[in-house]
Amino acid sequence: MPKPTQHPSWQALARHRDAIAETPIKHWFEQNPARAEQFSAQACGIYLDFSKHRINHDTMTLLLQLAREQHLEQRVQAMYQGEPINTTEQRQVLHVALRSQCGALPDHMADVCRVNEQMARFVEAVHAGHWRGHTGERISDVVNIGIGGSDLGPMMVTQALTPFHKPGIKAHFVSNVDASDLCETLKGLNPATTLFVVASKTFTTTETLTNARSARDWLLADLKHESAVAKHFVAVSVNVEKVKAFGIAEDNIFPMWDWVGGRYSLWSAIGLPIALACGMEHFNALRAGAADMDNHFASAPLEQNLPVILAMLGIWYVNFWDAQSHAILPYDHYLGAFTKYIQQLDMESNGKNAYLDGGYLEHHTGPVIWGEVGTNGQHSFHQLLHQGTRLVPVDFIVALNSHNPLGDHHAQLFANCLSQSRALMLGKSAAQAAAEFEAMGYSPDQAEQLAHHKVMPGNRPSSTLVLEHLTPQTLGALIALYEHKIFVQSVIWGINAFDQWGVELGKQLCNEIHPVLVNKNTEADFDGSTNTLISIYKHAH
Ligand SMILES: O=P(O)(O)OC[C@H]1O[C@](O)(CO)[C@@H](O)[C@@H]1O
Repeated sequence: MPKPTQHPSWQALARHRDAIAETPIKHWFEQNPARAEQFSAQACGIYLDFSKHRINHDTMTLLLQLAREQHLEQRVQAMYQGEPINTTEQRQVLHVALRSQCGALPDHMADVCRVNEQMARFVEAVHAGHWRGHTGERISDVVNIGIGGSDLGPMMVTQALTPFHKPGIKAHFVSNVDASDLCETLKGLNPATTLFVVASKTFTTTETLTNARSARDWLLADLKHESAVAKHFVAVSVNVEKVKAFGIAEDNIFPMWDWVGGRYSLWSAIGLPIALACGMEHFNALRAGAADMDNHFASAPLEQNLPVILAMLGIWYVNFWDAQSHAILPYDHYLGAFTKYIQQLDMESNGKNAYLDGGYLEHHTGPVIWGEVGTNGQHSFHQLLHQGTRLVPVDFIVALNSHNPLGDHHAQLFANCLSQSRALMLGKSAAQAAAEFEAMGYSPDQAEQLAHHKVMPGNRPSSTLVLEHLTPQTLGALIALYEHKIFVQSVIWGINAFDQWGVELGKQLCNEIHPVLVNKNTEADFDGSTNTLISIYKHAH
């Protein structure tokens, strides 16, 4: 695969950036009354306004030329056709297949439908009270034990779909190996009515297995009989043998496959807590929304292709404007965990420094993803967005309609969202700032001196994504939009978005340090800092 920096479009983009560097976005709005219309696109219940960016038509033409020169369309086909594009693990990347209609899947993927049916039967049995706990009581609480992709996806979606929750059943999520996570979650839960879902693709993740063992101890301390485990523990994993060795009955295992990346797995049985909380119909609607976006991504021209547009705008800022981070700001309380979810999706996928074909990169890749729900972020870190020294492109996400149409709240929320993107773009000039100080009673001299404290440079770019309504369908489309955006960027950068070797060394070192910590007689033989910290820990225990 060619390096992106070798393409004519890359060089042209660098020159183009210099040519437009001094043109503020607001100037383009003044020049072109149709700008908002020309720099917007919509699909799958999502309207994308990307007019408040440092772009003109030439920018988009060059960015899409770069996408073509990097063979984006062929790479998308390769993913959809099941080529092993995760080359460092020799794996296919087929999360899109999990959203397909059963009839559309090839015979060798019949397992996908079987597991869907297994999930549907199980969810129905729990909801109808046919599946009961060891003492015959109905299940009232589901505790998902998993981490990373086996936690963030189902946790984020379950929270986002709160208005669709079924009465009588509550989902909880435990991920951290810090016992406080499990202990605080179990406080107030009744073992007789609690169901644990142990979610781990590999079933080797220490945090998850440690939490699952402690959860089993908690259950058995109350229910006394080993046989209770079969009524209170189910698992989702590729590794059926390891699940059985843990003591979970084969009938209680929901299989998944190595061609689903952990952070792309909420569409598989990893989504079981979503289905238990909201019902299978809503989980299916979520998948249908994602399938809509899959179709859009595969078929829409690049000029109107939402994932491609978002991806190429990201490339523009990372590689041509030196942006180091990207803020995702959902103006929707139910999307409180969305940024955290995208953080793993993006940073674990594109936080890479090696070309697919070998060798180290000559350009930057994934930005730091961060953010918070609006309007809370406005009273926290937006100061830096407006006046800080770093460029931070922003995605604003907002729904047209609220699930809680209370008084004037939604209009205020929407107005705040629009005001932020407008303030970022417009900024405040020195003359405006001085006039404000004068209006506060300062002399013209004082006002002029103070003015620069109020000056906001403006010209700070943002996209606004408007959902008709936050429903399972639009949420599915929104998640798939980001999945594909991240994939597109990986193609442009020439990296593998589907491995995560960078997390392995820490795990290996933990396996070396942990035994030394817990064994009084073993001397630490690491670096000086680690040895000292170990000895401090040992003194305390
Ligand atoms: O589902 P598993 O195998 O427990 O892995 C959990 C998470 O750990 C990671 O491998 C990173 O350590 C993620 O990619 C994954 O989502």
